[in-house]
Amino acid sequence: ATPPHIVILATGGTIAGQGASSEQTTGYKAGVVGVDQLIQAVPELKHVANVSGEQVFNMASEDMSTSQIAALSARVNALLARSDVDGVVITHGTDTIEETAYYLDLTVNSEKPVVMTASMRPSTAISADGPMNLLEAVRVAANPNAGGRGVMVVLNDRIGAARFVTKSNTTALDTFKAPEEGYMGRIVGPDVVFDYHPDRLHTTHSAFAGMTSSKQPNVIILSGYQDDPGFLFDAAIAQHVDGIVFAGPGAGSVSSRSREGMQRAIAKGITIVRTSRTGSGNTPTDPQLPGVVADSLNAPKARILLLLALQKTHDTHQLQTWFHTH
Ligand SMILES: NC(=O)CC[C@H](N)C(=O)O
Repeated sequence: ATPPHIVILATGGTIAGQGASSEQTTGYKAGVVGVDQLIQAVPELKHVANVSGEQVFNMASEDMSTSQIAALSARVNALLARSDVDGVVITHGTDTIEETAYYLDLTVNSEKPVVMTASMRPSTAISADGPMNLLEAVRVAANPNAGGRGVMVVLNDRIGAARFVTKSNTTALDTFKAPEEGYMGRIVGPDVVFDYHPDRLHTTHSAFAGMTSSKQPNVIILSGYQDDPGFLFDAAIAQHVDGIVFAGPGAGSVSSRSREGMQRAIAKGITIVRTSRTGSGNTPTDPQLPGVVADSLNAPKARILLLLALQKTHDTHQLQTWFHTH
């Protein structure tokens, strides 16, 4: 059989990072090394798939914009629509990979595998994790059972679901975790082992599959804490934002000052989504609090869903349904 054709889309991050010495694992420059060099560093890829590379961006992911991830989504959809492409692997910075991964999970209109990967150590470091992560990501994308599982995030021998996985540690290699849901599978030597499918609407079943957006809504994130000031809501109103994701303490509680701020924002037609700053668990609805709840999405992922959803509706019932199903 002919090996699967996997396209590697490179966007930057530490996997393409360069330090001054092999010992430098912080303060290096992300998004330097080009896609051809990334592929050349892993000759083993040839044993797994027929790979081709494309440089989409070469940047640190904290600078990634919504228009850039929308363009990435359009590129992935165009590639996967081709009969000669079997899957896509995307290299990305770890800092916001969970946001891009979830955006793609919601907008890719294909059952073919989309696997994102990254690294925690720059390409120049001792025991750089990028080459193995790239090989394992391609192993997953080339696996015949990898389709229809939504966008996957592969690092450190684990396969995480875009919907659930989050960066949990600033510097550790095993930083990607899903505290409640765990991993959907793992890589054991040459073998890709899948355990389950995420039970959330994604890719071809998502309400946003194939969505192309010319104008992105402006959705910001505010956080709750002791003495949080209500004036941040007024700043958001003055900037004409479309939506505010509020990461409250505990189960998404809201101080009296922020509650009043929320009411002022809602009166101006701004959509409020409440989530929790705790890092895991659902944010329950509360008849005494305004806004839609984010289900178990963290604030950055809730922002991604909200900016897609607001392009279709401002109806809070519909928005709430999407937050509970995607
Ligand atoms: N480990 C990383 O990839 C972080 C590098 C950089 N801050 C980024 O997200 O692109």
